Amino acid sequence: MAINLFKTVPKVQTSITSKHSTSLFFTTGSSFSLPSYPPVALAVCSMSYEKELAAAKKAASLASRLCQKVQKALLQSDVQSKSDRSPVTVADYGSQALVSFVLERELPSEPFSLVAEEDSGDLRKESGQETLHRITQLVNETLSSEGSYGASTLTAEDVLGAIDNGKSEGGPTGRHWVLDPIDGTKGFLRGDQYATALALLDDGKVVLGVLACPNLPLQPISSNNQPSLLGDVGCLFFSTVGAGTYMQSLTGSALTKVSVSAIENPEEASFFESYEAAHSMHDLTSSIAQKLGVKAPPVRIDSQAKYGALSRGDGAIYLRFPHKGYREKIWDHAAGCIVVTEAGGVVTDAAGNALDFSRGRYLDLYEGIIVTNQRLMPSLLKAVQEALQQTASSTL
Ligand SMILES: Nc1ncnc2c1ncn2[C@@H]1O[C@H](COP(=O)(O)O)[C@@H](OP(=O)(O)O)[C@H]1O
Ligand SMILES: [Mg+2]
Ligand SMILES: [Mg+2]
Ligand SMILES: [Mg+2]
Repeated sequence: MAINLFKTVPKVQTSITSKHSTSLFFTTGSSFSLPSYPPVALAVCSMSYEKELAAAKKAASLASRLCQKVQKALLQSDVQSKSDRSPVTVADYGSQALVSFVLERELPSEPFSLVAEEDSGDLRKESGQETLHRITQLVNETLSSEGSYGASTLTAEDVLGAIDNGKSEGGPTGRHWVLDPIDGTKGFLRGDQYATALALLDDGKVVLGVLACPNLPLQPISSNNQPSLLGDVGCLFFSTVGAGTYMQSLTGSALTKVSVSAIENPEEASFFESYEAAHSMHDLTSSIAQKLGVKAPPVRIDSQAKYGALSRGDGAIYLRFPHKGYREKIWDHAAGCIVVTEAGGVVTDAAGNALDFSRGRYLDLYEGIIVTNQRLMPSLLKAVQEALQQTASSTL
């Protein structure tokens, strides 16, 4: 039996297409301690990306504030269906517009290139005008609640422009921001996990990542947890290359350096995977886990919150095996990848190759994505290859 993690907000209706989503609350105040992780006084940032990290944290935090507001009051009219039939909400669009606006404002001396999931096509149509109006309102309300942009009021045209900044193709040279304004839109609509995921590529390598996970408990999650005992939610993970991974609450308190699980015995390990069987083959991952000797049931949650949870040692493995024909996008993994690797983990495809974020908007990889610590990776790779061979021979 799989563990399907806890509702953190009331269920919302999803039967009719509509829009809206996420945000982190990043206010100051409430203090609490996190005894499960070693506290540190200050995050050590790679000097060269300090400004970019501050801007990214601010952008993701504001985006999360918008998303939280929307998730709490989700209306049916707030969700639309994209041409690939995946859902998109006013919060996906609003989050993308906000992050784009904040990064440009905070880093005025840098060339701005953004590779992001959403585009403004549907919002420019007659049928999108009401939604566009709602997004513009949400973005302006969120900016004014933050207070540092004075009387900045964006027009609907500004919002469209900010969203369309995300059309960059990325690639192997120069700096490119990579954004998933709401990763796990289906989880967002269900009232479950979602994340705002922002990364920076520098000459094709991920050098910075921020993951805002408004519904992720601050306490560790695992197959054994009782959701009712998990307490406060809202985590912000961030990493810069060579400087480790840190987590703080979305209220800005309790900064801690995190590291992946040190488990070496697969019998003690638990693994994460997508809640949605359409996004990853649960039967294949179950066969991999069995071959490896994992005893615990899978922990199924949406979004890159899985990478965040893994980076602080909740569970030891993340397995993702999309169905044939699906191509992964860079914004679904860039931030999560650096958050886990800077916490001491390893992220590869099913052949053990590192993920290559330098080839544009898509990730080309072999079969699937596997994530674990350095000790477990060799036996995990062996189990993955055995399970894949078995599947291939059974379909001959
Ligand atoms: N058929 C498919 N196979 C694999 N991933 C898919 C998919 N359809 C959508 N996705 C991706 O899975 C992401 C969510 O991952 P997870 O299952 O870990 O929550 C989605 O991100 P968005 O919600 O940003 O669109 C989307 O990019
Ligand atoms: Mg999507
Ligand atoms: Mg996504
Ligand atoms: Mg998304």
